[in-house]
Amino acid sequence: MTIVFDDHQQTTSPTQPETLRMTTPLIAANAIEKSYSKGQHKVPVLRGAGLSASRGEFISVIGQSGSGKSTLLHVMGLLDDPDVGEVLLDGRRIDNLSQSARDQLRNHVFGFVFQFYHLLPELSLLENVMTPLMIRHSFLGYWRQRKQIRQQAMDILQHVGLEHRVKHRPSELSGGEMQRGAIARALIAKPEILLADEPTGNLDSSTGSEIMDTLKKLNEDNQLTIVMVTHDEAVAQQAHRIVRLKEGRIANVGREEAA
Ligand SMILES: Nc1ncnc2c1ncn2[C@@H]1O[C@H](COP(=O)(O)OP(=O)(O)OP(=O)(O)O)[C@@H](O)[C@H]1O
Repeated sequence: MTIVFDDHQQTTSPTQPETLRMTTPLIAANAIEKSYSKGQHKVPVLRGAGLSASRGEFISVIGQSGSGKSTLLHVMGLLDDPDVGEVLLDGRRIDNLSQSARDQLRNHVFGFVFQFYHLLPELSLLENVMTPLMIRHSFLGYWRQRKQIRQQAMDILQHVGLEHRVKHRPSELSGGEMQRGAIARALIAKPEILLADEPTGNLDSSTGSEIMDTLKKLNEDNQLTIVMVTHDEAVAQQAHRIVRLKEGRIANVGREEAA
């Protein structure tokens, strides 16, 4: 088995903040292999891919359709199990923990943003953003803390520039507003790592730029670690570092190589 480590000393770019260089990765997926069954055949999707991010780093993962980008992101966020390989959080292995421990990590450490927002249509934007904490607390716990949770949701919505839309339902929002709402919902549980799967994939380029501005602001202001999958070179270029995936393997890493 070839272990493909994503070596920070070799892959840092001039645009990467000095503080990020040569630090232990906050999150790392090492030597990941993953296959899916197709009838009687096993189709390999990831063939020893490795990916890591330091605290406060913003990395993008780019590659052709079917190269395994989403699968790698899902493995990293404990949404999917690798067949082979390991996922480390702050240097400690997390993919082999119990189901409940992984559920806890998934809910507390990771925030997820997807291409198609997945906001609940019958709830207002504010209620959508409050939902993760409503689910996390018991009914009584939520009832006791509802004012605090509401204020937290309002603060985050203000941070992503949606304070004027809090009472709107998703159908009354633009695509960019829905995605910023989905980002706010991912952030209310105060994740350390935001995993974004094609966050601009459903948006026109100018709205996509707004979403990238929002993500970059969160990364810069809050030191939020972001791993973003995209198929768009221009979007990928805005991260500190680009990881290129080809047929389930890391093809190359580094900002300059995607130009
Ligand atoms: N749950 C699944 N069951 C079976 N096959 C799957 C599953 N998830 C992904 N695949 C297959 O694995 C391959 C890689 O999928 P993945 O979504 O990771 O690629 P991707 O690079 O993100 O592609 P895209 O850019 O099109 O989203 C694809 O051929 C896909 O059909």
